[in-house]
Amino acid sequence: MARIEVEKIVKRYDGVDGAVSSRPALDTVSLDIADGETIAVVGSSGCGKSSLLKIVAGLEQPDEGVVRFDGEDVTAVRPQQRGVGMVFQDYALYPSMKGKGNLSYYFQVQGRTEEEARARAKETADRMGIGFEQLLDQATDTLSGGQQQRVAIARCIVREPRLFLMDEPICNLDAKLRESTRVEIRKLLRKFGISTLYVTHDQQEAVFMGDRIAVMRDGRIEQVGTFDEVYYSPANLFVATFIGSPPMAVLPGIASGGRLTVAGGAVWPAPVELPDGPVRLGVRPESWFTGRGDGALLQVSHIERIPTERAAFVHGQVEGVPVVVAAPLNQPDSAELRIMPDMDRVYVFSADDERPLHTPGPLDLF
Ligand SMILES: Nc1ncnc2c1ncn2[C@@H]1O[C@H](COP(=O)(O)OP(=O)(O)OP(=O)(O)O)[C@@H](O)[C@H]1O
Repeated sequence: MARIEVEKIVKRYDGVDGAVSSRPALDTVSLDIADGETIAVVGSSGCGKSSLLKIVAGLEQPDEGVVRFDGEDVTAVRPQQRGVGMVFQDYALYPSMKGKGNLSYYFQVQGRTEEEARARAKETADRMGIGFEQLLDQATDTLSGGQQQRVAIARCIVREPRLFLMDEPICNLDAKLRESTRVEIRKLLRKFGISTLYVTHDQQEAVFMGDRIAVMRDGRIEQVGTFDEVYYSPANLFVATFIGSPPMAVLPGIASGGRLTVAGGAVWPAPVELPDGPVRLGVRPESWFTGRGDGALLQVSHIERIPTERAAFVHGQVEGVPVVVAAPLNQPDSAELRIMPDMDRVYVFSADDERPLHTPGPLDLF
């Protein structure tokens, strides 16, 4: 286990013609992982998640910046010497070997006795929990994707890594298996308490896996925080719309004299004192009231009913802006709906630079 510090990392790759790309893949990225903490790194394709992971692993060298493990500068240390366990989307197990062989191979390569290798594999299997030992007697190419991923994790754990690096470990699994495997991985991470960097493009997975979430865009980290921090106090409009599913609606508006006039002409009280001028009003699906006379007019496109949640999402547009409204499961079908935000739960952003002018802060659930 270790505390990991990534400080002001810059990484540029050579372009197709050999010229160094003008836009760095990582642009002054800093991140701290506390001992035993899981940080989920999330962002769209190409934002630099894998590059960050590879630099922490030592598989890529940064152009600038430092990586430290427990205060020690490891930037120039080779990957094999960093004590890092890596789990990727393609399981990279040795296919002809049984699970057991995959666990003990490392010790054999290191010239340890067969007895020790067997003992360490057994100990890890016990720690992995019920049913795991049976998997080890099967050839890995006969295991399901989820089972192979568990063996891949065990293969890392057996080496007692200081840090886990996971790059989209479950994205190749079908939806049902993804759900159960992510629960399993999360349990294992909590149980072993190994510091982990977990990369995913799926914000719901990031929220589920991470003690904290690092939201990336175009080679930069936009915000690092707990779910409550990134959801209720986002650093900017990008983070606000990236985290949350379905996403927040963003309506252009004008603040004036303590009131907000939004697209379609609805006038609502401003949630706080705002400078007069154009703003953007952010409203999450759960923060709309329906059927209010002073509301904006939602042109409904379709209703998505989710029986397990006893809820529905009404999808539509207000003056061309996509809006999703959480409603009861028995929400009647209609072509239009009057909607009004709970003004205590809205977000207001600067119209110029995405900065938050007001965020609602965490919900008081209890
Ligand atoms: N070896 C490389 N050579 C040149 N460019 C690269 C190389 N690896 C990554 N890049 C570029 O660097 C940027 C960041 O890539 P990276 O793979 O880190 O992003 P990512 O967020 O992990 O994307 P994805 O989710 O699609 O895997 C991209 O523009 C990518 O094309």
